[in-house]
Amino acid sequence: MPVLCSSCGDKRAVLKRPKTGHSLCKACFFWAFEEEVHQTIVTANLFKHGEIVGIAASGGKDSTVLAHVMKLLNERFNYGLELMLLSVDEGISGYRDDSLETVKRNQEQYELPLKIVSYEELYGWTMDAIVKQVGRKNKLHLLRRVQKAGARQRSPHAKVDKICTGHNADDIAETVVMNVLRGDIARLRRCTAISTSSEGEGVVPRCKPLKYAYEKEIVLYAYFKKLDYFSTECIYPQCLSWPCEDLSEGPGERQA
Ligand SMILES: Nc1ncnc2c1ncn2[C@@H]1O[C@H](COP(=O)(O)OP(=O)(O)OP(=O)(O)O)[C@@H](O)[C@H]1O
Repeated sequence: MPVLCSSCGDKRAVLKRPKTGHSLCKACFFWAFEEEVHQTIVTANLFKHGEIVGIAASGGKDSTVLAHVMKLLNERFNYGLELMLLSVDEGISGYRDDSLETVKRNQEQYELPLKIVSYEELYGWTMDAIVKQVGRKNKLHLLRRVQKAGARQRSPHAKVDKICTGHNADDIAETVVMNVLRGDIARLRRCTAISTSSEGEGVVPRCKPLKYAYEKEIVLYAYFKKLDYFSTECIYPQCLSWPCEDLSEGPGERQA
């Protein structure tokens, strides 16, 4: 006997929601997922009508789902936002060049403007060149510095009021655990914030509309919506994860 959707009681359930355990059909899962992101946005007052919002787009599942859902909610609930995709090309051949091809396709699929800024253009260094110069052993410290500079400086180039990233509940849980292990109390508090608190000069505020979305549900959403995303692991995995916390203040560098 097929299991019926516990929400509509009408259609056949296609999944058991990792977050609630409910068996849902596709349409009810889409609705529940989108509604929860909408509630996150409204409750935390993430955006104001008329703002230009850059969606940090890596081509991966999280930011692809974010772009899809932001576009959909902006239209459904009339947020009045001007959305655009923002990508950073760190200069990693065989990885970022391929993922940026996905972002370019997303740009057409979602009919959103796309701005790509490159490390080479910003700092005169590609990630490949840094690794070549300092070697894999010493790269983490230097790369963190470049990323930190990037987190501060990438925004003015795109002239947006806000940037949203695809960080999800799992990313935040992971960062909490890392900060507990490091005993970094200040960062522990900041890393769970949905928006960056300190807004220094020239620093565009960032926020995380998928803060309460489970990674498993993001994957299910992308799968059932047949979204076009890039899923290969980066060749510099420890270095490239975008920090999920506010880097604009606080204690020193992360240690590798
Ligand atoms: N090169 C990039 N250009 C623009 N935004 C990026 C880039 N890399 C990461 N981001 C942003 O930072 C978020 C976290 O990235 P990270 O690589 O740490 O996690 P992820 O789980 O692999 O994300 P995704 O599935 O979107 O690639 C992404 O969801 C995206 O919004």
